[in-house]
Amino acid sequence: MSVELNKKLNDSKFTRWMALGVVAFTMMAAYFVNDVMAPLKTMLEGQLGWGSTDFGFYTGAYSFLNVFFLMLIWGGLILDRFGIRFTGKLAAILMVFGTALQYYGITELADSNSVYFGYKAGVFISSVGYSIFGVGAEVAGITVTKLIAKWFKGKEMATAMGVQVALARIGSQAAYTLAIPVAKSFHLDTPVLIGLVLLVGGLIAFFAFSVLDKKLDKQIKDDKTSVDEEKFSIKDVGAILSNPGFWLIALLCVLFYSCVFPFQKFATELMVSKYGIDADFAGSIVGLPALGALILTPVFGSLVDSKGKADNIMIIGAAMLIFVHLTYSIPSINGWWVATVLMIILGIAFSLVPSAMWPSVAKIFPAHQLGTAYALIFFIQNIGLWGVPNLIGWIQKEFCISETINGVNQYDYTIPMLVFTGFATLSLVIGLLLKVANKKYGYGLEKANIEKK
Ligand SMILES: C[C@H](NC(=O)[C@@H](N)CCCCN)C(=O)O
Repeated sequence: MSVELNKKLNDSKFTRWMALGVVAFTMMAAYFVNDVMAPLKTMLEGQLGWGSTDFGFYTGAYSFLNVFFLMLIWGGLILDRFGIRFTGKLAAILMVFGTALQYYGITELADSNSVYFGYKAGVFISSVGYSIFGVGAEVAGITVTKLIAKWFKGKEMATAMGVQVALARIGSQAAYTLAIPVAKSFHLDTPVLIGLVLLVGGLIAFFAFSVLDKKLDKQIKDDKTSVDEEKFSIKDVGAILSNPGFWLIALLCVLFYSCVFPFQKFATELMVSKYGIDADFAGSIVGLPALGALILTPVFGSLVDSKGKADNIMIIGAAMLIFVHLTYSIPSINGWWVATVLMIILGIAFSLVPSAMWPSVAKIFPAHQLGTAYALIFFIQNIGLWGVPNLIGWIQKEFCISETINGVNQYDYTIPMLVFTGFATLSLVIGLLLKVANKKYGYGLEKANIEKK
């Protein structure tokens, strides 16, 4: 009887998964907007005169405010201080505002001749918008990760994180698949407009989730058996930073993701220029990892929940990435099917590492430090998401222009792919060190998540 009385919203399987579905929609819209401009790189160069450095600057802008104005750190502190609902709403509003500004940059300012800080007005304002969007998207990301840790504690936590990431990847896949055909059928800016509409839907979805979350908080408060969660204090930042597990996860995260997200942003062009894949179809190939992750991330997540072995899974994922990027770098291997198979392998790696890495953070840190821990890890990851596209854009401009057709540069991707291979190799080394640290400090990364009844 008392068990029934203490039943909370998240004890019902249906309700906790429904709550996850609602916030997952917000993240799906965020991932759509995040990736929707990437397949348009060549069209942006042809129609708006955006060169590779402009594109690299714009792509890196996603992380600019997060890195240089420490927005992610503030976001994490706000999350641990003011909670999931406030932070999530704030993040969703920032995403809508940033995307609206980005849209303005590629519509109203498309033909402007003004130059700000050495960049065309359209490039600069779109980048400012994308930067604001990036703050919202990253803060939404840590908020959702923390809310899953809260709603799924002692339950299917890694599966839930996997499902959320998988659903978000539908947004990425849709962006990569639809951007070029939609831009060709309508207008170059239409894909961004679609993203803006989706984000407004995502904002409404987060408000709906907040109603459920408020109810859950009340139940937790009323439940005499639930243990009061320790409040976050600024001293926790020191505790997080002095934990070797934090640095290893953060380094693995920045290195691994630096060879996935920034690579994908340039990959549509790689598919067309090196592998001769039709431009209308190239985005769908680049979206394959997202599609694969849709199925595989929850599968690997439930494996981590039931069997553990997160440490080994991260190592295998990193090793696969070395193979993929090294093969992409070899000039004589240029069959379209090789490019496709490699993208599928990248998709498997891209499912293995996140499904093991994100739940591992929840094992290393207590609940009240989680928001800040995720924020600090995302912060370090964002240094890569800012620096790597800028680096690749610069390398392309300086060393990789192979020819110019109708004023549009063609790029050779050998050096950029070797750079990505280097990052992947370092991520493997860090994965191995994490395994050693796991043994030494007893994080329990090899253990299953689901509590045995
Ligand atoms: C959960 C994880 N998210 C991130 O790493 C974000 N910091 C960056 C998201 C960028 C999306 N293109 C993930 O997506 O695996």
